[in-house]
Amino acid sequence: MAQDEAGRELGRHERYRGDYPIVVEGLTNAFGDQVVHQDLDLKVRRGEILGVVGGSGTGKSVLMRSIIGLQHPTAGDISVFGRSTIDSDPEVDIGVRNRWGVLFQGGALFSTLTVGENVEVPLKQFYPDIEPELRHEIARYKVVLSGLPEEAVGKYPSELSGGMKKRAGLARALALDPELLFLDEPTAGLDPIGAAAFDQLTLELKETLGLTVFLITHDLDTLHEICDRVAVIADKKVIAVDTVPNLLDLDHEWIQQYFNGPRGRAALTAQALDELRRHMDEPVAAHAVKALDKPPAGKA
Ligand SMILES: Nc1ncnc2c1ncn2[C@@H]1O[C@H](COP(=O)(O)OP(=O)(O)OP(=O)(O)O)[C@@H](O)[C@H]1O
Repeated sequence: MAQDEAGRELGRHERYRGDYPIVVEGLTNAFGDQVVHQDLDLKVRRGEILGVVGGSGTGKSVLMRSIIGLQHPTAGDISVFGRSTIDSDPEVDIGVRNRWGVLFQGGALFSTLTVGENVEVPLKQFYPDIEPELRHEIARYKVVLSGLPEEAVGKYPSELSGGMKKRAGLARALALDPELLFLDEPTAGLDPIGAAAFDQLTLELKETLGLTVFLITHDLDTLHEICDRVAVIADKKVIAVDTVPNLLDLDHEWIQQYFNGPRGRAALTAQALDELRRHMDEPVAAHAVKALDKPPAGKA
């Protein structure tokens, strides 16, 4: 069972009220001689979207897998909803695991099951006594909540576009009404319009369902648009956790290259333009949008 900060066990329908639903302390992960994390610390605040960034192979997915218990760390401790997930009893763990949902890279849907059946998998696992009719109804609701048309319930993953597959994976992640949502590169492989739509969906779900979101991404637009804070993994640790504007002030080579490189600056300009467009009734904003929207001299 999950626990509140005083160590009291939470009832099945009671929400976690502590400040930090995820606390990682002194985490070390090694594969043979390869040390991926060394003494890594991270605290995720309740109700935030935390972006997790870092170069390829810095261990973002390994960190997520460690938190959800799929990767046994070499050392350190991880608490989710106030309860250590390291070496805990799988039976007792159910009270923690049914409070999170995970969207893996690529969706990880079962190809032989329809979208609706995929969403029903965790429902069957955690609530085996639910009547099939009610289970179908819950699955249908989650599919629609994830922005898919109702007809998608009966489709197989192979019949869906990349964006629809992500939404179907999200519907499954939401099956158990989680308080915590893990997203591993949700916008990878989507076109910019599909990616922006998925970002907005994530933000709406966070706000309406009161979710805490752990979001691994390389997508600078996602970081600027929807993340409350961003954790940067480098040198086997979380070297900074802060808002994007505050990270921009840090004098760290990778952070500067990432956020202040050409793609980082383009994402920043796009966000500034969006912000200005919300104030078009003010002449100074309208003027700035007009000037910034113009292509640079010499370019068509
Ligand atoms: N089960 C495993 N056995 C051996 N090595 C592993 C295992 N899982 C991950 N690794 C290694 O750990 C390192 C970190 O992998 P991880 O997938 O977490 O990186 P990442 O930051 O998510 O990268 P990317 O941005 O490319 O997805 C990689 O070098 C990977 O090869």
